[in-house]
Amino acid sequence: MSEPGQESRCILETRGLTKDFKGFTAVKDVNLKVQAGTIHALIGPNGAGKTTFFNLLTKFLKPSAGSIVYDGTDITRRKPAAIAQQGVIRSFQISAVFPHLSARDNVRIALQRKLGISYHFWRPIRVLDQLNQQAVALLEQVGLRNFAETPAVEMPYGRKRALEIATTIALEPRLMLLDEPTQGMGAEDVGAVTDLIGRVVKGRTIIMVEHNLNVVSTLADRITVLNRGEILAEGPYDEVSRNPEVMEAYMGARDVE
Ligand SMILES: Nc1ncnc2c1ncn2[C@@H]1O[C@H](COP(=O)(O)OP(=O)(O)OP(=O)(O)O)[C@@H](O)[C@H]1O
Repeated sequence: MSEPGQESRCILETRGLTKDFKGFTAVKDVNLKVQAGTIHALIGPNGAGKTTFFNLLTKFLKPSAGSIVYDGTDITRRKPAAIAQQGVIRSFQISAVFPHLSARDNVRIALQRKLGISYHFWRPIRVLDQLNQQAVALLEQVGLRNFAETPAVEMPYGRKRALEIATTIALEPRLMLLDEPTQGMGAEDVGAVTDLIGRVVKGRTIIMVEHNLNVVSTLADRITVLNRGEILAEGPYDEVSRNPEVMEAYMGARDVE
């Protein structure tokens, strides 16, 4: 959550963002502003357009109309790799974790990627030592100190998610896009991952798609509700959750928790 007195600066803005799929409009004229240092959640019933909107932000999809402005620059026509280089990092669903490498090696690779030294294997050993120390410190931050040597594939599901958070943070994102961080989890993992996100992302800017409304109410500073590709409501959780139009849109939606 944002700290009191933190600057209120728009880091990401979409203007009239629209995506048509062969005549079907999945995202329609979306004007969204995300303030730096806040957690902004995107919610909405099935098929509301949340994933499509996310894919537009990360450039997996090209918009049919509209623009995306990141940190004052129009990035609408930039390639996904260029966006990542500017610090827009997506986590979850498209996992950045290598299953057969240990947790520590996974984090180390992310740190190396950040430093841009992936191919500089001739670097002195002390650089690698330094990376190892940083990797262990990051693992500690996400509660995985005891899993440092465990291959990702052998880790329980909730721990794997924690590792994904560590590899994302290793890239020092300026804007983190979290794609359903608690999807497929049991209640105890949901609580742990929610706590973890709240702790480690403090002060960072997050846009999060999340179905679990408890998670959203705990973490998000601001919520945008999408319905049929359009913004239906926006505001803090208490306000949005009492909005009759939002309640109506959610009625009968089977996956609302
Ligand atoms: N590649 C595509 N071609 C055609 N239609 C698509 C495509 N991708 C998404 N859609 C449609 O666009 C609409 C929005 O889908 P999207 O996956 O963005 O919604 P969502 O809010 O993420 O839904 P969910 O909560 O179920 O994941 C849906 O009706 C979907 O069928």
